[in-house]
Amino acid sequence: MRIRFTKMQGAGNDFVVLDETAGPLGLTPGQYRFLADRHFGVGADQILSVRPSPAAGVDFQYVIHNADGGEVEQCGNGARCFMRFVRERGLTDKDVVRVQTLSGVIAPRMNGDGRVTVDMGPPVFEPARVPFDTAGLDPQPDGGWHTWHLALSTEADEPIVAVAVLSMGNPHAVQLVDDIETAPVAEQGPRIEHHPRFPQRVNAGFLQVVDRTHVRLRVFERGAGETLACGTGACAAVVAGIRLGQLDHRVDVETRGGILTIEWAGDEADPVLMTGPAVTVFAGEIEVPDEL
Ligand SMILES: N[C@H](CCC[C@H](N)C(=O)O)C(=O)O
Repeated sequence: MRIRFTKMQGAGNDFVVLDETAGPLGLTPGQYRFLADRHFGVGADQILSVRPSPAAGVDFQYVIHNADGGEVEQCGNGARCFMRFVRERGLTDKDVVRVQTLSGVIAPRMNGDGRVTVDMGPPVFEPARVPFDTAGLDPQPDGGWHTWHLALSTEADEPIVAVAVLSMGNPHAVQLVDDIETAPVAEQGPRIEHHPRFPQRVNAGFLQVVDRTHVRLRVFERGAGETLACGTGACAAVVAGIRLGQLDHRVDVETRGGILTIEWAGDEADPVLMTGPAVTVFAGEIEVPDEL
């Protein structure tokens, strides 16, 4: 099957974007993995599908697959690229669109300076909705909220990591570190991602607080590994930092791929707003093997 695609990136988190407004391509998980493959395919952290509105009051549907081929609920950097994509292809002339995702409706807005602001909706803290299995585990008070102490294995000398756990539509476990450059992302990331207390796996964030309005962040993403930036991860990290009493309500998040600005007023029902870049890199065509 020969398909057209657009390669995009948001703070270095990169995507293959597919225009499926004329109908779904019907790709398999293996074909998504092929498109994401950096040697045999196009190469991307996620594959984003743009589909027609599923309901009144919503402009588009947004379907997200990780590089491992699995469909997921939400992608923040992808949402900004989604907005640039539908504007550049003339699929809409609106400055704000409402987009249905697996985890609900989000509202990206194209700003005059070319950056995109996305209303990502409110965070979710209830463990069962993350989902996070807290059986036999007690929350550990921390700065007016709490963290959970996760044993990374049954070995006695294995580290216990204190994580803040929440969902931005997708699951996140955020730990505070002194310096992201020396944080054990490669070593602990996969173990946290696959920890048995996260039945849907989890995105593992490593957050360094520089001051109350500036943080540095690395994320080992579920289904993709460490990425240069994670939009929902930045949202989750700032919300966690605010709840732990360490951050103000508007924070610049320095990622390896660029700066994201996150705002959250602080009540559970308040939406999280994420602002950042969205760049079209190139468009192309590729022959996708049928048998994958
Ligand atoms: N790896 C994530 C999906 C992509 C999120 C990230 N690329 C973002 O910008 O939010 C997950 O499995 O939940």
